[in-house]
Order: sequence, then C-alpha cells, then structure tokens
Amino acid sequence: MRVFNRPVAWGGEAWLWHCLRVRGRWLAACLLLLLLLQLGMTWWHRQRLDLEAGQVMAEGLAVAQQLGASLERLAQSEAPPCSMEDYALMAQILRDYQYTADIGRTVGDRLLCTALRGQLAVPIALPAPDFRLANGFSFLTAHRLAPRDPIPLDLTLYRGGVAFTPPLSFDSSYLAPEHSFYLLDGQLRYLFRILGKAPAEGGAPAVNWFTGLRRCSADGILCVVAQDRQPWLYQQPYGVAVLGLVVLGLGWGCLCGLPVIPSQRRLRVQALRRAIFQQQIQVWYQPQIQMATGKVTGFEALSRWQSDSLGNVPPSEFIPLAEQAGLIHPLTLHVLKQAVDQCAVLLRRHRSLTLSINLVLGPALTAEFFDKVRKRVLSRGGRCEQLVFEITETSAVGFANIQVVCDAIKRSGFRLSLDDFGTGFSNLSWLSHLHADEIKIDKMFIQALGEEGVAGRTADMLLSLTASLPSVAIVLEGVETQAQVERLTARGRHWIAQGWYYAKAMRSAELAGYIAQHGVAEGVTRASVVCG
Ligand SMILES: Nc1nc2c(ncn2[C@@H]2O[C@@H]3COP(=O)(O)O[C@H]4[C@@H](O)[C@H](n5cnc6c(=O)[nH]c(N)nc65)O[C@@H]4COP(=O)(O)O[C@H]3[C@H]2O)c(=O)[nH]1
Repeated sequence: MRVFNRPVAWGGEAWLWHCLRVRGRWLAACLLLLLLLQLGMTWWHRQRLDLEAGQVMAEGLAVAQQLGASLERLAQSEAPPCSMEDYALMAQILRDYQYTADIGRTVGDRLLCTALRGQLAVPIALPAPDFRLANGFSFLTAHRLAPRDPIPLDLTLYRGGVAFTPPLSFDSSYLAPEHSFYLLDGQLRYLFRILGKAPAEGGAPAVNWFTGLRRCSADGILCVVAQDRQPWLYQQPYGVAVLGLVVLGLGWGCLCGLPVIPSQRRLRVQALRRAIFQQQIQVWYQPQIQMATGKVTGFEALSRWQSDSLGNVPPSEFIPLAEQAGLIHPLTLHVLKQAVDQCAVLLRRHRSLTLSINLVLGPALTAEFFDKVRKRVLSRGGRCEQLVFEITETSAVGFANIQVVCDAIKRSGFRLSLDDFGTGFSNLSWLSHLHADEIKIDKMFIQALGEEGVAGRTADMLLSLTASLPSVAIVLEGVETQAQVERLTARGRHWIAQGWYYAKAMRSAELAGYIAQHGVAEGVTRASVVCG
C-alpha cells in the first residue's frame, strides 16, 4: 500500500474554467493596459507630428503672405503694364520678397512681360488656372512657360499680375507620397503642403489616422499633411491586432501558470491515463519460491508500461505519477482484472498458489470494492485465500484508515501482506493489530545481509524476529545471488524468496511454463478462509 495522494482533477476543461473565473480580471487588466499603452503611444506620436506640421504651416503661410503682398503691391501700381516704371517696381518686388522667383504682367489670359524675361516677343497664353479662391487669387501648378524651360514653376495670378515661385511652393499634392518627403529630426516624413486648396475642395491626400494628421490654416488656404513614412507597428491597425494577441497570449499563459505549453509531467500524465484506459499496461508476474524446495508458492503481479512515446517506463516512475494524478485506483482495477483473468487457470489447477497484488491505500478501497473483487475471483474459479493484497508501510497515513482497509481485506477472505517491511513508519504492533498473513522483508535488508553496519544488523534482527511469527509467511525480496541463498537457508527457516536469483518478472504465458518446470510447493498456504 502506498501513500494515497489527493487526486488532481485538472483536465483541459477545468483549466479553461479556472482561467476564466479566477484569471478573468487579470486578462481584462492586460487588455486595458494594452489599450492605454496604445492610446499613450498614439498621443505622443501625434504630438510630434503636430509640431512638425505647425513648422511647415508657418513656412507655407510666409510664402502665401509674401506672394499675396507682392501681387497686391503690383496691383496697386498706377504705372502702365510693362512700362519702365512697371519694370522698376517688379525688380523692387523681386528684391523684397525672397520666395518670388519672377513677377510679370498679364492681360486676360496672356502673359506680356516679366521682370526677368522682359517684354515677350509673343505674349504667352496661359492655361486655365488649376483653382481659384474667392479673394481673386488663382493658381497654376507646375507650369512650363516655354517648352525649353528647365523646371516647371508655380504661378499665382491676381488682378493683372503674376508671381512665379519654385515648384511645390504651394502645392505638392500632385506628387506621389513616396517622392514627397522631408527629412526632419533625422526621421523621414511625408509632409504635404497644400496652399490655396481648402480641404473641402478636395485634393488633399487621405490620411491614415494612426500614422499621420492634416492641419489647415484658419482661412483654409493652407493645409499641411504630416505622415510617417515608416510607421511603427503600433501605428497600424493590423499591428495593433498582432500586439493585442501577443499581450493576450502572454497574459493568459503567464497568469494561468503557463499550462498552455504542456509540461513534461502533464504529457506523461496524459500518456499514462491513455495507457491505463486503453489497457496498454501489461501485468507481469514474478514467482515466489519456497527456498527449501525451490518450488513455486505464488507470484506477484507487477505492472509494466511500454509506452509508444516514452519508451519503457519503470514502475518506480509511473506508480508515483499515477498516485499524484489520481489514477492509481483505475490502475489497480486494471491490474486486478488482468491478473485474475490471466491467472485463473493456474489458480484453479494449483490451489496452493497465490497471486499477490499491490495496493495503494485510498478511499476507493471499500468493503464493496473487495466484495466485487471477491465475486470476480470466484466467478473465475479461484479462491479468495489465493489472492494476497500487499500494502506498504512507507507512509504515516493514519493507522485507523489502514486498519479499515485491512479489515475489509480480511473480512472478504483475502490474504494480507505487509510489503517492504522494515522500511516504513510502522512498528511491530502493526503485526498484531492488522493480522497480516505475510511479511515481505525489503530487498534493501536482504542485500545488506552479512554486512557490518546498521542495515546488516537490522537485516539480522528482522530475520530473527520472523522466527517468533510462525503463523506468518515470510517473503524475502531481492534475493539475487547464490551466496545470499546459502546464507539464508543456513539459518534454517523455510522462507519464501522472491528475487532475480530465481526468476525475474515474466509474462503470464511464460509463468505457466516456469511453474510446470519447477513445480508447486504444497501446503504452504495457511488459513483457509471460506469466501464464497
Ligand atoms: N534489485 C532487485 N529487484 C528485484 C529483485 N526481485 C524483484 N525485484 C523488484 O522488486 C520489486 C518488487 O515489487 P514491490 O516491492 O511490490 O515494489 C513494486 C511495487 O511497489 C510497485 N508496483 C509495481 N507494479 C505495481 C502495480 O501494479 N500496482 C501498484 N500499486 N504498485 C506496483 O512498484 C515497485 C517496483 O516494481 P518493480 O520495478 O517491478 O520491482 C519489483 C521487482 O522487479 C531482485 O532480486 N533484485
């Protein structure tokens, strides 16, 4: 009997509900944090863009003001167009206003002269303006006056005067965004300046709210669009979605103890559960031998797990795992059924043979449980006294609990064996209180036999003690060598040995052959309890 650990009901569904119920507010907090972070970053980003848009707006307004003032001055002149006086004024204006590249006179849609070109031999017909403002100003963007002009100029027309400015002075919206950028603060930005086009009139490029902004002057004459050329992840809607998922995943995973990534242990428990319920756990049998005669008295059922994914897992690993994961009772049931069924013929044929089963103490080991086992044994033609339940004293579980289970075992007519005797917390009073039919001396003592030191002396003491228990069968575990056998038989007690010297655990098919070869010890079984 091993320690019965509290079963851990921790399936996928339970975990999900646990996370939702217990961790729901943490997840909400994560999302809120993400939202605040996003809002904060966007606010900070727009503040910077706003500042830059303000600078460009100031420049644009300066251009607009100078253009307006220069053309206003020309319009107020009384000098006849293209007269000497007029040229003098135009030259003065060119000097006064840095943004004005040239200035000229028009009549109707024809350009007659400019300050730099002088009187044109043939007046140039100007195309219709691109746009007009209510205040009488109209604009022509990127216009070449003559086919051989090196660059197109922007033209502003006002009451018989025309001012020439370099291209993009008041409208760069006709350029593709990737061609229109400024280098500000070492960062590449799109900056559009639209002079003379109120946003309502169209023409302003569409702005992604996350990556850019548009500012227009109060009179709507100048608009500036500032936009990041290489937006950050957090500025893009899909980026926000990705960030959201990452934060959600991390929050969920961390706060729920990362069960998303199944631990090695979880994987092992899952594999073990499958193995038990799909009956992949095999039961092997290790013979128990009457040392005096070398004949078989019985055999112990031992679980073997050859897992597809984990390979051969020894019982020392999967039995404790089954206990911790609450799977030990299903495992016991499986072993019991398989063993009783596989050994039915042997047990029927040899009434003195016993079948030993390991038990782990737990609440499922009730009188009803043993009653069901009893019925199964009887239905297969066996006898209750042929079944030995081994309990281990390795834990300080309440003695009262142990006694209840032991009483149920005895009342059902089965035999009771104290396994690994000497290693646990029990004291000798257990022997009298539990009415054990058998004691199994742990292999630790057998292997220490003859040694100097505590283990050797304890082994000696335990073996001497057995002499005072004539009605209890003594099974010596872990007998491995000829020397051990000789030493033990020399002590003159008819012990039963279970060890590799005689045989290792084997399949049921091999067991029949082994028994046939070595014979069955008669009359070893003690009290014959009638159970059915
Ligand atoms: N070094 C050495 N070892 C020997 C020798 N002779 C036998 N053994 C090993 O000693 C163990 C005896 O079983 P146990 O004391 O009940 O100890 C068992 C038992 O407590 C537990 N166990 C095994 N199968 C089951 C099971 O189906 N149910 C439960 N509850 N426990 C089981 O796992 C323990 C270990 O089982 P196994 O690995 O099969 O190890 C077995 C057996 O293979 C020997 O000469 N030398």
